[in-house]
Order: sequence, then C-alpha cells, then structure tokens
Amino acid sequence: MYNVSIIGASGYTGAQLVQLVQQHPELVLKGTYVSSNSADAHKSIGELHGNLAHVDATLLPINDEVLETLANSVDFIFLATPHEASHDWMPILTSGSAKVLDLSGAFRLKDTQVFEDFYGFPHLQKDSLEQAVYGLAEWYCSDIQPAKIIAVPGCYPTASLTALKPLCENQLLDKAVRPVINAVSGVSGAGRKANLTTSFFEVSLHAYGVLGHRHTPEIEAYLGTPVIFTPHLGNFKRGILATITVKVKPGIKQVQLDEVYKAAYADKPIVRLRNSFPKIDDVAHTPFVDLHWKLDEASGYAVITSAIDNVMKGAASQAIQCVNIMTKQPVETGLVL
Ligand SMILES: NC(=O)C1=CN([C@@H]2O[C@H](COP(=O)(O)OP(=O)(O)OC[C@H]3O[C@@H](n4cnc5c(N)ncnc54)[C@H](OP(=O)(O)O)[C@@H]3O)[C@@H](O)[C@H]2O)C=CC1
Ligand SMILES: CC(=O)N[C@@H](CCC(=O)OP(=O)(O)O)C(=O)O
Repeated sequence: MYNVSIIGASGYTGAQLVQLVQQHPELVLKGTYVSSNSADAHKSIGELHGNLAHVDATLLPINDEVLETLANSVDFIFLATPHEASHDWMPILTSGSAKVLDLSGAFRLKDTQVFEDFYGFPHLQKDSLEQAVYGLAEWYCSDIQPAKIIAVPGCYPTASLTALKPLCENQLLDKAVRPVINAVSGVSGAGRKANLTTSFFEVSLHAYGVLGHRHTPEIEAYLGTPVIFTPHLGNFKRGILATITVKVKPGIKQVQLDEVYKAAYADKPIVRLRNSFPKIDDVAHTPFVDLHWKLDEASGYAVITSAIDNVMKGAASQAIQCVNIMTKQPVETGLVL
C-alpha cells in the first residue's frame, strides 16, 4: 500500500483525486490540504463536495512545517494547486523520499523564457524543472516510471497530443501545414473559484486565449511541430472536445491512418478508438480518451476528434495513471472498474 496526500484538495481536480484515491486498491489517503488562510480550512471535504460526504477527510491548512513533514512521511504528494504554489513548494516537497505529481503547469515547459512569457512569472526552480517528467501516460511511460517529479499535462494538451502524436511520430503530416486544433471545454476547466466569466448567467460558447493560450507552447513542445490552437469555453460542466484538422503527406490513405492509431494504442486501455465521432457524454466522469478520425484522400485533409473529461484524464486520473506506472501496476488500476 502507498500513502498519499493531496494539496489543493478542495478544488475540482483535488476533490476528484480524493475520490480516485479512495477507490484505488493500493492507495491510502493520509492528508488533504488547502492554503494557509483558506476559508475552507478545517471543513470536511464532504461539506464542499457532496459526492464525497462519506469520506472522512478534513481540509487542513498547509504551512512550511507541514510541507517539510510531508516530504518524508508519504509516498506520493499530489499538488492540485495554482502554478505559483507548485513552483514555490517543489524543492521542499522533493527534499525527502516522497514523489510529487504536480497538476499545475509549473513544470511542463523546459524553456524558462517561454514559461515566463506565458505564465507571467520567472521560473526559479531550475533543479526541479530538470528533474520533472511530462506525465502523458501513454507516451512517456519509461520516463515516468523512475521519476521523482511528474508534471501532469494540461487538459487541452492531453486531448490534442493523444490525437496528434500517432500521426507526427509516424511522419504522416505535411510539415507545411500546421495542425489546427479547435477545442471546447466545460467550465470546470477554469477551477472552482467564483468568477464572472464562468458564472451560470454569463457562460455561453466563445473562443478565448486566441493565438496566445499557454497550452500552445506545451502542445508544440511535446509534438515537435507548431500548431494553431483555439480553446473555447462551453456552457457545460465537464469535458473537452477537440476537433483537429491536419494535412497529411500526398498519397496517404485512410487505411494508413487507421493502422497508425491502432498500433499506437494497441495496448493502451485508456485510449478508445471509436467507430464514430465521440461525444463528451461518452467520456464525462471517466478516465478515457476517445478518438475518431476521417481522411479526405483527394485533398489530404483529415479531421480527428478527441474527447476527454478535463478533470479526469485532463488532470486527476492521468495523475493516478502515472502513480500506477511508478508503482508498476496496470495503468488502469483503480480507474477502470
Ligand atoms: N480544472 C481542470 O480541468 C484542470 C486544472 N489543472 C490545474 O490543476 C490545478 C488545480 O486546478 P483546479 O482544481 O481546477 O483549481 P481550483 O481553483 O478548483 O482549486 C485550487 C485548489 O488550490 C487551493 N489553493 C488556492 N490558492 C492556493 C495557494 N496560494 N496555495 C495553496 N493552495 C491554494 C485551493 O484552496 P484554497 O484557495 O481554499 O486554499 C483549492 O484547493 C491548477 O494548477 C490548474 O491549472 C490542470 C488540468 C485541468
Ligand atoms: C476552461 C478553462 O479555463 N480551462 C483552463 C485550462 C485548465 C488546465 O488544463 O489547466 P492548466 O494548464 O492550467 O493546468 C484554461 O484555459 O486556463
């Protein structure tokens, strides 16, 4: 059995982690934490998230002493915290035997200048950044297994990279034409804190972060090619549907695309290759990525759609997949019942 603690447990991804840890056969929940002056300190998790009313977990305020103790008292620490908090706390949390899975974007980009440009603050944790491994579970398994720090991918990059990497890795894309990713996310992607943009009355369907979202450099870094990425906010709670247009090299046939997807995900139970274009409802509350694609052989343009639950595969269940890899258990342990 492995002991785990969750920092940022009152938020959407943190609460999802609480649920996943509770249902995991090999994980024991040792502590749930919020920020030092959180309005939710000392509440039970069930007071905030009714679906966890049966869980005996109190949200405790974090401080330097607790951070230091955690570094040596549990096997895994999940950081479901803002980028800045993850950035600041990583050295202390990794000073002992614990391994850390960070759901924020603080350790995903290796280029510190790009990081500063997109995140708005300088990266000062060079050693931790060097150690961090990108936790896209289906693609970086051998790096994830021995890692001390996992940078769990962002939600849009997870949907986008899962769809695009089989084509890129097999050199099927026409390099002259950038993949165009249009993705719609539910409001839980913006976190739990009250916000006018995500309030029930305001939310509709609109593009945001156009030609400047921080997930563009993340997708490009792990795909190895530039993309056009446009996120949209939709009026639903959870899930992401990414519709991706690519141009493949001349002469490529639909059957070749079918083969590369089948080969890439043959032994990957979390990725489901569908016979029709997936819906968000197919994956909401699940750890799956659903993919479907279609090529117009005459023009060479293909459309791929990728559906995930942003809180699950886009954050919490992907972190659990990484723990399963690190502890040499089947990747779907505790996730697919
Ligand atoms: N929502 C999603 O779909 C995804 C989110 N992420 C990333 O995961 C992280 C968590 O996201 P999400 O769960 O949505 O966020 P929420 O806003 O829902 O929750 C954030 C959590 O962190 C705590 N917190 C806030 N400020 C601080 C601070 N300064 N120090 C310590 N704890 C703090 C909050 O509690 P309190 O303020 O009471 O202390 C809360 O528990 C973020 O980095 C986000 O970018 C990644 C992929 C997907
Ligand atoms: C709908 C919405 O607002 N989504 C978030 C992405 C959530 C996510 O993946 O977060 P990190 O990369 O920050 O970890 C956004 O666009 O900022």
